[in-house]
Amino acid sequence: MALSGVGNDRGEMRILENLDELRTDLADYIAELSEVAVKERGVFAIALSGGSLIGLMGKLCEAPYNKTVDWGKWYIFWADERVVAKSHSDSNYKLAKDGFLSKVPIVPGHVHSINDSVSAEEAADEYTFVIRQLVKTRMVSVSDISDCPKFDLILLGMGPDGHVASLFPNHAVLDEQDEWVTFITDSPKPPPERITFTLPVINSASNVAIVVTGESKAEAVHLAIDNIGPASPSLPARSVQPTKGKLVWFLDKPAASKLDGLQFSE
Ligand SMILES: O=C(O)[C@H](O)[C@@H](O)[C@H](O)[C@H](O)COP(=O)(O)O
Repeated sequence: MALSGVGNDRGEMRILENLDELRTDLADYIAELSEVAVKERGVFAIALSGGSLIGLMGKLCEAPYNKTVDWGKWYIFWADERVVAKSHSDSNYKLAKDGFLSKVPIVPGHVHSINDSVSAEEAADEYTFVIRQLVKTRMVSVSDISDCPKFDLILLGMGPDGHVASLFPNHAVLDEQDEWVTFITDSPKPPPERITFTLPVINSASNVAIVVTGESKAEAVHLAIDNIGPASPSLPARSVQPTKGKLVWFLDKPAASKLDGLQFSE
């Protein structure tokens, strides 16, 4: 059963009893957004991250979703990617392909992964170009308040340090306002070279979900969601504030355990 926390302007919180319920709720949420986007726009543009997120999306590969979702209309992107070969165990593409994309009938030409044979800087530039072409044909929508792409859904995980995508605390990429996709070569979480959507792109999405599980992230969840004083450290996840879109947090109970004023009602 889903539990609800005290709402604030940090988005909707869905706190699930256990990982199995979280997986089901997440699959329902993604399937519903896909249905709405396909009805409204004829396509569904979704950006994935790496980490535990892909495993938590696993129910989408099972009944009923594997049959009911309109997979042919999905366009897949990565909110961040490690600059390694696609066959490397660190590749977010490989993680998603092995754990998800190979198990559902997504059109191979709709899967937009990075060029893994160039530098991080070139990979970010090329990825921007790819997205720009798809914005032109409106496979990816465009924000009406910035010139940014408006993805139907951006899925993010969060690290114990509060990073999302490859936007790490105190890193200059957090201030990037002009680029859609940028690169880093000094990621504190290995591997060091990555490309990442910038905050303006994340915050232009129609929907952003941050999926966080486990007690090791409870403090970061508290700092990212609760109304903390000005002296508290600012976390990248706290800067995820869709301008017109909707932010939803998917949390298990251990990850939610340090939230202020949480009232569990079953
Ligand atoms: O490529 C990456 O490293 C990710 O995209 C990263 O942002 C990830 O989502 C978080 O680190 C959470 O990862 P976990 O859920 O595995 O802790």
